[in-house]
Amino acid sequence: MRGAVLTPDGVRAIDARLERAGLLDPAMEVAGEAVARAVQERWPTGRVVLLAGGGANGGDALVAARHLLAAGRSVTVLARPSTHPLTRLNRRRLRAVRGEVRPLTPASLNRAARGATVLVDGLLGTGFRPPLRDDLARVIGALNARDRGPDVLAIDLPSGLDATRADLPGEAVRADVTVTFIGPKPAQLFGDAAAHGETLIVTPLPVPAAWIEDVQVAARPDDAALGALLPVRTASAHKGTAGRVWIVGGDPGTVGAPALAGLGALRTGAGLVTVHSAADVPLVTPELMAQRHADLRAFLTASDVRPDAVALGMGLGPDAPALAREVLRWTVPTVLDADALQPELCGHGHDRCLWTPHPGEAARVLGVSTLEITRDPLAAARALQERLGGVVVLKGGPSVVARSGDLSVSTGGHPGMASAGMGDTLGGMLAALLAQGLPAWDAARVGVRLHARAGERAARTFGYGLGATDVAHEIGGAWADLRSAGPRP
Ligand SMILES: NC(=O)C1=CN([C@@H]2O[C@H](COP(=O)(O)OP(=O)(O)OC[C@H]3O[C@@H](n4cnc5c(N)ncnc54)[C@H](OP(=O)(O)O)[C@@H]3O)[C@@H](O)[C@H]2O)[C@@H](O)CC1
Ligand SMILES: Nc1ncnc2c1ncn2[C@@H]1O[C@H](COP(=O)(O)OP(=O)(O)O)[C@@H](O)[C@H]1O
Repeated sequence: MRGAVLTPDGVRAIDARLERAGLLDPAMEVAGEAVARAVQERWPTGRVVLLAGGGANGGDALVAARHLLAAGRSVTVLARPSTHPLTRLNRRRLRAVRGEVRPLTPASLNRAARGATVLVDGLLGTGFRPPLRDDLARVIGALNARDRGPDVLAIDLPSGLDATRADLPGEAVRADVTVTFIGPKPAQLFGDAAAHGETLIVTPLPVPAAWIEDVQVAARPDDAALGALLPVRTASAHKGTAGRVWIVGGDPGTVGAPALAGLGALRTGAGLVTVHSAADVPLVTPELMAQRHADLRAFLTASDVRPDAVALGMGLGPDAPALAREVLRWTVPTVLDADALQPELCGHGHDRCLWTPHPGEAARVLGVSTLEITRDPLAAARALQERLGGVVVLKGGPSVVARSGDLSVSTGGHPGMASAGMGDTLGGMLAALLAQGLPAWDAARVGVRLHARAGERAARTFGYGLGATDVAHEIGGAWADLRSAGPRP
């Protein structure tokens, strides 16, 4: 997947500029042609049924039908009435090449679908506003009711999804493939909505890049751009210059968490990693240094040694906010995770803080339900950053990175990563990148992708039984993957 993340408002703003430039018609032509191409590539034989709604999404379907007819394909077009001028124009163009257009009803859909190879859903795109009207809900219900019917290709967005939301507003088309334009919409990245379109093809339209940058809600940097951010170690480096990381975490019962963070930091290139804990941390990784403190807070208060970066909160227990306040006074680059993600720390951070909540922790910080976080992760990440300052990573599949006025989405990873300790490892990795001199924004974006890439690699061996240590052992390979995607340092 490539491209910026767009909302319907962004699409409308681009459409308005295209319209003023007289370029909306060519853009619809490119969009429809891309749909026809996707049909030809994936379903090269058999009859194609195209469903056209009244808006521009329907216009794209009519253009696609014309291109498929020209390629010699057998097509059936079922359409709803339209007042959209370009859609009406493309209906006339289709008729001019002998393309027949019949009215769309649940009954006509059922008849047409019999024996067809693929159904193209051009009913509703980014112009849809829930709730879905009953007449269309019946059509979408009929489309979804097929047990062993034709595959479904959705144009831009499966009909019935609200492009801005990760949850389902009601009945929505379940698509096998979606051809979306310019960039994915939030509904195609997150939650149940994203699961409604299995394969996503992002198709560029002839639109100036600056127009897209003006309206994108979030960026999605590719591996080449992220790989270029990775730190480079000089030949004369020694462990004291490669980044000294402190992990402050662990309480009786949760001592694995800081050990995993330490492993993540080591594998991400930190030269010296020390775990400071109130409990005995198992030295599963002998390269780690572990210091147990009878009074951890007194140690942190009295210490005049400063590491290059700190990761604090993993399994740390109820004292985490008080301990975090001590460390935040040092103003060294600090990752705040797990037990340190508390509302009482709002206002105590600084610009070099990197906060890493999962949706449950995010809900706790913002005082809302987890559902409110997962329904709109982009808005949630923005709200968390405003509350906490610095840089926020809202973790998930995908994760969102936020700094003041800026959002970045990191896709990839593997569902097997939904297992305990995965976030602890990430926290250590981020601290290692901070300790090697990366600004928090860069450390977050490249660190999250590195972690996801390591998860993808580990999944090849371990599938869904992924453990956090399996992922940590793939960090080196993931590093090489990202590095080779970008320009040579
Ligand atoms: N720049 C780009 O990316 C480009 C994008 N392009 C394409 O444009 C698409 C956006 O087109 P759009 O703005 O015309 O809206 P669209 O999705 O067709 O929906 C409007 C239709 O939905 C209907 N409708 C609405 N709410 C409803 C409800 N609750 N329940 C039922 N019906 C409801 C509404 O009906 P009405 O209310 O008018 O009766 C109207 O018929 C975009 O997704 C992409 O495919 C390309 O062509 C070119 C460049
Ligand atoms: N389905 C998924 N796809 C991709 N990444 C995932 C998925 N589920 C979890 N992850 C990643 O795994 C990590 C889980 O973090 P977290 O919930 O804090 O784990 P823990 O608290 O057990 O350490 C996050 O970085 C998240 O992005």
